[in-house]
Amino acid sequence: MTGNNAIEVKGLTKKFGDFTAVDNISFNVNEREIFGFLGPNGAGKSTTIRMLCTLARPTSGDALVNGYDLVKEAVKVRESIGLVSEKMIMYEQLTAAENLRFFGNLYAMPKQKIEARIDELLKLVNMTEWKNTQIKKYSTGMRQRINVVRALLTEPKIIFMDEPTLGLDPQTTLSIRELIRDINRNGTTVILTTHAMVEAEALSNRIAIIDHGKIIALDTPHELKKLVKGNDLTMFNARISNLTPVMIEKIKALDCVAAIAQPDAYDLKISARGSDGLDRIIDTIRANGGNIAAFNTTEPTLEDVFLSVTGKEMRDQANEKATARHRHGPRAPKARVR
Ligand SMILES: Nc1ncnc2c1ncn2[C@@H]1O[C@H](COP(=O)(O)OP(=O)(O)OP(=O)(O)O)[C@@H](O)[C@H]1O
Repeated sequence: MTGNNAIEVKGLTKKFGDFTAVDNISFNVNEREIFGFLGPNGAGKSTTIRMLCTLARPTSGDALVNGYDLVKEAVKVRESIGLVSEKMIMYEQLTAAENLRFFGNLYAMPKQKIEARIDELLKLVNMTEWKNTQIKKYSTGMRQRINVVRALLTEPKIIFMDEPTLGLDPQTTLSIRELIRDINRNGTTVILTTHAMVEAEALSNRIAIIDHGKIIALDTPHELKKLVKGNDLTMFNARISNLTPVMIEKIKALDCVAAIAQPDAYDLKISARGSDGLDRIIDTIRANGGNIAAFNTTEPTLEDVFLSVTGKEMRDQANEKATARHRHGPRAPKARVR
């Protein structure tokens, strides 16, 4: 390995007993890029990030982070990175400044540096006037912004973010995404895990799609989508005002149909092979009494890419997970052992 990249990973593997959570993955992250890890629940994203942050020891494989060996120079790795984990680490009774000061002291930063950095970071997230307000009085979005900038205190060259918008409302999600872009524009390399395809696509220069502990595709969003096109698949959106489960079954049964998803009550997303796919699908809908309100071809999404490379959908598993998190409150910490 050369050490010219922000991160270089070679054959990284993590086993828990007989179970392989991360399976011999290799990839590089360029300096100053936003690198997304996209995959369903349990794919191995968090375990990968935890290894790269030295929170979990690899079973085998090597990695250089900021040029430091993950295992032999773990302290140096730790000093050169920031981590925004799923767990919110903030003291409710303390103000933003007091929280940040506390962490600055933990990192043994010089006092003056801490104060300057607190002002800079609060400015970055437009929260200067909240500096001396207790965290317990903050909205969820404000807490998350402070949680994110906490990881930037030491001016790390790389910041890891594990599902940074999980459980946040849409408006807060957008503001955190904008913050991630700002952080990156300021020169920080960002490694991000998400199960939200829209998020991966909106933010990442490159995306590694991970499933069952393996990287199954890695490229820019644009190039990843070509994987679907290369498979002779055409994507259709169909809006059927009287859509029934029977119609869906009939369409699914067509041999030209590679995949079908129902994003809501009246809409279908269908990917089909061959030049007569469109005609056959329309004929089938009509033959089953369907009223077609709209029908158009679409560009493939990352969901389609996932479907194309794994043969299964990612969305259902991802939704299940988001719902479960909401039920148990946002950002519930996961029990983990090293
Ligand atoms: N400490 C652990 N002990 C045993 N198994 C674990 C441990 N940590 C993770 N796993 C298992 O490893 C697999 C990968 O988990 P990981 O958390 O990395 O996935 P993920 O892609 O981040 O998904 P999620 O967002 O749900 O955490 C899962 O099957 C998980 O149950």
